[in-house]
Amino acid sequence: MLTADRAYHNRSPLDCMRAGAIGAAVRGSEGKEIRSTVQGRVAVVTGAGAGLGRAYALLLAERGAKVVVNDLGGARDGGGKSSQAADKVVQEIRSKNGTAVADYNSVEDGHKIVETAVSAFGRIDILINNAGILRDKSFARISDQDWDLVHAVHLRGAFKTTQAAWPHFKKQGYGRIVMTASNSGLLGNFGQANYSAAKMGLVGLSNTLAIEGAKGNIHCNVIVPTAASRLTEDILPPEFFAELKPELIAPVVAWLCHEDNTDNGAIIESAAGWAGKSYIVTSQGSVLRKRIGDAVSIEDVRDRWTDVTDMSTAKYRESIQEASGELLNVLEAVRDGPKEDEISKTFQITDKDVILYALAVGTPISDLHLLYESHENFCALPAFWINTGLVALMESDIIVKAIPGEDISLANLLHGEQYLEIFEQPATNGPLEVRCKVADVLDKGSGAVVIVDVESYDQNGTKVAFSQITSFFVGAGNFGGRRTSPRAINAVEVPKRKPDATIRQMTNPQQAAVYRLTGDLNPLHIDPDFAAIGGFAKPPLHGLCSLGFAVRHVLRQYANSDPRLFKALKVRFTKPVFPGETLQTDMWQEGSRIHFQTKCVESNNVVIGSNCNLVSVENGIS
Ligand SMILES: CCCCCCC[C@@H](O)CC(=O)SCCNC(=O)CCNC(=O)[C@H](O)C(C)(C)COP(=O)(O)OP(=O)(O)OC[C@H]1O[C@@H](n2cnc3c(N)ncnc32)[C@H](O)[C@@H]1OP(=O)(O)O
Repeated sequence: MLTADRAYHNRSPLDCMRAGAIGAAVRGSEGKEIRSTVQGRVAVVTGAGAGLGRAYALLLAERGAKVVVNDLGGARDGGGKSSQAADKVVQEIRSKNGTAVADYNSVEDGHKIVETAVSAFGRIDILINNAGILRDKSFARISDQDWDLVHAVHLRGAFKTTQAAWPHFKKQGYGRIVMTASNSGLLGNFGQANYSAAKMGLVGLSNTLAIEGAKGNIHCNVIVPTAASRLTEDILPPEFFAELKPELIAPVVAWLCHEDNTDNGAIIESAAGWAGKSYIVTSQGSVLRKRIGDAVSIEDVRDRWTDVTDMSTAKYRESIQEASGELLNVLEAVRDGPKEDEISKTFQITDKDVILYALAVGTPISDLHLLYESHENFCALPAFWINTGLVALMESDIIVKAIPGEDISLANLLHGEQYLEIFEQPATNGPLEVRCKVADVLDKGSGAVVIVDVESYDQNGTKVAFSQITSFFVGAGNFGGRRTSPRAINAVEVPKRKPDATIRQMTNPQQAAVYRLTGDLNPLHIDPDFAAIGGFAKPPLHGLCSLGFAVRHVLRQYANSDPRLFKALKVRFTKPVFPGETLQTDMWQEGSRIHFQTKCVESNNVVIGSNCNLVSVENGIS
């Protein structure tokens, strides 16, 4: 059975189209009304004479809050003063039977604003720091005054009001603060250097207040609004401007002020009836030196710059302690010195990778659970989980370094053997860390064999899979090394009797061209000249591609094509397969172990010799 929308349960089609973005269209009346939203709470809204502040004040009052409508009544650039703006909003609130008082103080005199709340209503519960001015000028033209004034209102103003409200919040064990930042701060904006800096300052202020207030039930969050307001009217195009109603943002801010909202230290962006969360992420980065005593040269930085700036596995750190902890791990690693035979890499697995792999190993459309991310049984084919380790190895030089002697050509690198064991089904979406370590190097005469153990960990640090990748370097043997290894996991012979079952499937001539898109970009499989250096008349198919076909055949025959019944396998790639050739998988069942052997029909060569363990579970192996 298919679920209509597995991954994006309860979200609108538009949300689903935003796949991956953290956010949601804000739905007006769909949800049950929150009865106690802010009833009886005392809220101070600065800059509430117009625009966003006014919308916040009106909504909070409508939901039963007692509101201090603060507005200095100044112009957009901070000049002038008037009581009219605040008075008008207070009248509006009162005309709807709401409770409000006006306050005309500058936010720089924050204590006076808070005093207004306390003397009118006896307390303060909510503080929305919304007041702001603009003094836009390109950086070269910004005067000290332009800088100081913008900072005084936005950053110092928020500091002063919050400083005055803080003791009240602490005493009563409750407080909700909203800081107003801007995409000008998060992303920068031409002509707004002063404003951008102040807005980012508010993010920093909120981050720390969230930490310091947490124990006392004081939450501080940031709203990043894009609204039609005095500040934006001549900046945004008119048709866009019309859709940026402050009323569409007010509920988001009201929810941030609500006692049921547990967010603290969040940055919430909102505009045009949409809201989303922003945060700062950091790349996995790269250690720039080998040992603890080493200096770091500019060349070290240059050589590792790709890894330093690779954001594909970037992550959010919850706290400064987490960031420091990671630093300690780095120091630990550097102290232990380099491990020339070890690497680790984190991949960001997506449903798309899983589906592409399934397609690249000939999965028919009838196996929808391998091809459709919204299928209730959607999962990856077992051999998919080998791919990450193989790609990590292909990108590193640990295998080449492990072989004695120079002149190792990658054209002579063949996938020799493969072991895989899955402990827990890894998630099809999310980070997967692979840790690869050279286990042994063998001298097979005609070639050198490098055995690499690969452990895969999910985002919780759980070891979900183990694989052993054995590569065969043709012509790199005879270096006087050992021939066998206690570390090698060996395949067993298939039974002598006739196979219990057989499945045939033709690969197509583009098979390698498609398969390489799953990650193994080895030119051996696509470039005839490169393949010729390795002694091939044409590019051979990836070993893992043939294996993907074979494992699917076994699952189809014995496990209703359910990869979750798979436990482990060991194979040897005995002969190459070429795209377009037909694979025939012969299978023998012995309890929950299925032996299989795959032949190339055209050449009659055994191309994969192996055994495969399937876990026997209820309704499992037939
Ligand atoms: C960096 C990431 C790592 C992984 C990278 C993979 C990247 C991919 O892009 C590459 C690929 O997918 S290549 C395609 C898939 N692989 C193949 O087609 C290889 C097929 N196998 C062969 O051609 C031969 O077995 C051949 C050529 C391998 C060996 O044949 P011979 O030289 O004739 O060897 P033989 O005389 O039969 O045996 C000599 C000793 O070697 C052992 N041996 C044989 N085949 C082996 C194999 N496939 N793997 C491991 N060991 C193997 C034999 O057992 C023998 O040793 P001993 O005498 O000790 O038993």
